[in-house]
Amino acid sequence: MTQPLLKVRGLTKHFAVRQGATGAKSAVRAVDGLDFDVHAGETLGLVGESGCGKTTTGRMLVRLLEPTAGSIEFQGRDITKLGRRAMRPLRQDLQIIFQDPYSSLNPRHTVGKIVAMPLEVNGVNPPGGVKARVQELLELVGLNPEHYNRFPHEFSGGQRQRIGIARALALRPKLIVADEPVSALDVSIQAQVVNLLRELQRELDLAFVFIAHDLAIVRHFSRRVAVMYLGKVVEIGDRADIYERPRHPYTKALLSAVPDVAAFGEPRQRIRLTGDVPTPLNPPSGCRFRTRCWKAQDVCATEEPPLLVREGSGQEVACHFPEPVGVGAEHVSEVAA
Ligand SMILES: Nc1ncnc2c1ncn2[C@@H]1O[C@H](COP(=O)(O)OP(=O)(O)OP(=O)(O)O)[C@@H](O)[C@H]1O
Repeated sequence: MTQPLLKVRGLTKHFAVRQGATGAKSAVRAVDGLDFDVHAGETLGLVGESGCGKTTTGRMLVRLLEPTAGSIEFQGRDITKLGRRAMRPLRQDLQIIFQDPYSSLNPRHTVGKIVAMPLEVNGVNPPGGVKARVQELLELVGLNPEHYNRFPHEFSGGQRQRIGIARALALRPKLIVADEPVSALDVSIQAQVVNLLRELQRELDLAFVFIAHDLAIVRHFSRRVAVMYLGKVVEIGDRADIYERPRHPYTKALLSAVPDVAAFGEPRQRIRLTGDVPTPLNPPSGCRFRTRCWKAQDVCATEEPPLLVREGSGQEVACHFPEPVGVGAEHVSEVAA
């Protein structure tokens, strides 16, 4: 296997907060020790419920947030602690697309200025000039190149997200972190934007970390998938393993809630998780999912399960009692009942 483009080890982010009337210091353990690789040209999908740490992870990868611990290597170079100046050349290779195409574009700037901004900030002078490069980028993302003088409000939501994508592509990056890039868009537009990302990926050999809570969209776009729960990866592997042979009870529960992506078990039954997601201020001991897991036993409270490949399937799973391969969702819900 070639060297990964991105190598993440033990990545952690704790936010310091003050609580209650006394203002006692404590820490939100938003991301708590992630390990994963992304290879050139591939997509890793990051999925999980709201608050599990996806956005925090994405922002650390492009160094918009400082990690509390762990390391991020990009093309074999440790970039975890690079200062602003040292990061500058790397900004060309590492870009981010934000969720909200309304707030992420400056309403007072023309589209031309918005898309040209990364070129200007990084002092890049494209051979044919900035305007020609901007027009080329607009065309690449399916927008009219003659519209470079228009303002964001003159575009629809889907078109604005295309502007955000053109801006992210301006410096010919190798990796794009796409943080919920379509969830603010109409369902009818979502497929168009995802298809655009796929075409661009093929054309430009881009790698993506694709963050989404929508499992159907992640399946469509990602070769590999990591499932997060309360700041941890609970299962990671190839798309087919995750979607067709899920081993972690949490993955199974998530998939069972999306009938059209659950390829296992007939008839499909929804696994209803009881209880709320615990707070990352005080996560459960041992396995963090145990408070909502129908299989939990004493060991789950005392020992944190390592993320390991288990016999029978290719993905890594962090569970003391992984689901056997080939057991459908209906069996699981019987156990849960
Ligand atoms: N600046 C901050 N200070 C304190 N806590 C924070 C901060 N940013 C995020 N958090 C907390 O960290 C946890 C992870 O948040 P994050 O936004 O990364 O989750 P997410 O999976 O992206 O959720 P969503 O899909 O809702 O965006 C949440 O409990 C959140 O409240």
